Amino acid sequence: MNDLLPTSTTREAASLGMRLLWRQRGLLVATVALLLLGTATMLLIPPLLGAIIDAVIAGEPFVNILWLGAAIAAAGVTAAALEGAGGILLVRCLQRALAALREDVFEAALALPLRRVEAAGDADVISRVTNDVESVTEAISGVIPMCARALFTIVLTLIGMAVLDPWLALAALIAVPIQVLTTRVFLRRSRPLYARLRVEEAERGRALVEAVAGADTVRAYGTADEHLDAIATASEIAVRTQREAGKARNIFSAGLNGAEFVGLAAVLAVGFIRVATAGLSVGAVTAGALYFHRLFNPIGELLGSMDDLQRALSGLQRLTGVVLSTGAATTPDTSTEIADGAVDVLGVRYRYGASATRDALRGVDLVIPSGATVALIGSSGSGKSTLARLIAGFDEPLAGEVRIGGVAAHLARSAGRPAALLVAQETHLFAGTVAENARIAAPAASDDEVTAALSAVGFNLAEVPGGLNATLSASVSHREAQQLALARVLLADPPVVVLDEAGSQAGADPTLAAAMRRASEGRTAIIIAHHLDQVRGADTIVVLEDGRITESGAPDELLAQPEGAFAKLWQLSRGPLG
Ligand SMILES: Nc1ncnc2c1ncn2[C@@H]1O[C@H](COP(=O)(O)OP(=O)(O)OP(=O)(O)O)[C@@H](O)[C@H]1O
Repeated sequence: MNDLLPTSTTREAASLGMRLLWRQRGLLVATVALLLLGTATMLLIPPLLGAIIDAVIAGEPFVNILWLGAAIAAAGVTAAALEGAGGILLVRCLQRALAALREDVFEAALALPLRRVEAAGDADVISRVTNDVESVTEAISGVIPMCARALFTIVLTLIGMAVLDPWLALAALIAVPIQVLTTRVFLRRSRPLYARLRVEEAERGRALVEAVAGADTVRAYGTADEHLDAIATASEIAVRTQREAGKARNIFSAGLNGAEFVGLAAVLAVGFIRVATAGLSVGAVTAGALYFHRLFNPIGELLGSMDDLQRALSGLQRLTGVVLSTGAATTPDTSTEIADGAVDVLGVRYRYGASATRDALRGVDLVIPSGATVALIGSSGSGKSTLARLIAGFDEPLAGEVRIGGVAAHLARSAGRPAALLVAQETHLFAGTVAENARIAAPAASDDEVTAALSAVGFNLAEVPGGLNATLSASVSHREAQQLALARVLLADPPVVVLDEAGSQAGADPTLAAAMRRASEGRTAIIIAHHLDQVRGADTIVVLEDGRITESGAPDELLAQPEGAFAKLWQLSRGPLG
């Protein structure tokens, strides 16, 4: 089981929602005013209908009835126009809040420390920024406007009934305890059900993503059945919870129907008594009954949408969880411009996720002067990539510090961009053209600058049909991908570059070896070397073993110590190092 990202409390989620709405308070006030006016105008209709009934009973002239009819039509048209305008403003207001929410969540998801993402699993993060954003979006654009209208209608209708005859309003209130009880029972049952459902759906997603991502391994080891079983079990658990939630919804609807029946019966019975004993007109009682009838829909809609609101709330809680885990919503931007590319690694300890049993780095100290080239060597699993990722600012160490130009590596900036760029063995290329992929590093770079950077790393544009505007295909070679990554370094021009296995083929590929040297020129370079050819030009060689530095110094110094690890390697072979 992974360490899923946290889910916030209802209060934290509500406060995030309020903060988003507060940003458009002006629009919100205008919206509420229009909706209230519209609802109030619509409520003129039942008393006007009652007045027609009384006029007919009293035998008033036909023209009076016509006037009342015209007033009803005018009230209907005005109310529809006001409510329509209010509805449009409300959707605009909510859409803006939603856009801000989406931005906050995506920003927070991208800012999550890598360790946290790895511990939670990709599927958890993906399900939050897709499913949860979706469910909150649905609620915000559909349910909330409906709820707002329903709420206004209920409150104003009850006021209207009380003005007509307080006893009628009191009779209507008999439905309230039944509705409150039904809703409370439903909320108590459904809230944990929906929260559980989200977690179970994330688990199902994780099982699926794991099987698909590892399809080759699954096929090679014939473990498809085990994976299918795991997915089936996760699905079954989620479906069982969905069924439980459906049952809770049905009981809820039955309770609401019962409340409506009891309420209408009470209004009619009290109306009958009031006409007989208190001289209330038949028209007034009709208006009262129509008011109550008007409550059916909004109350049903409001309580019925509790279901969607619940789902949206648990989605919002999971989204707030993402925002709170990075602190993106509250922490001010503390990134700092640096003066030089000196790298200081001081007493660094690092571990992958809470479930890891040992540290990947166990107290590493390394001082690299600005502009120097350091080659990291060591056997597989010794911690080279981990150290490289910390220097590139992907994550913070568990203990100790990694500084660039005196600033914590994850906050260090040069010309507004991260101070250190990492070129990993696998380069991620986005769907798009050669130029678009190169410009990720420097969006404002001209075609000439992009062409110059590509040619400096040996990327031969002349051989690519379409040149800069050629669309990258899935079959782009490893060498071309590496060259694009190195060209990005030249375009971004960071003071520090970390080449993690970027040249694993460089020993056999002089073009890539030259491209790596070109990308390291004029900046501090940390190179994870897999071939002795790559360490020859380094100022310092650092040997890592089991998460610690066991040896470091200039190549000649280390070669002068025949018992040292580096000297032995040098004597033994000039083949792969680790
Ligand atoms: N994503 C991860 N999750 C958990 N443990 C990890 C992860 N990445 C690396 N490790 C562990 O951290 C330790 C250091 O790994 P690291 O990749 O830094 O070593 P390396 O020297 O770069 O190895 P290689 O040359 O094989 O890439 C190893 O024990 C490895 O198993």
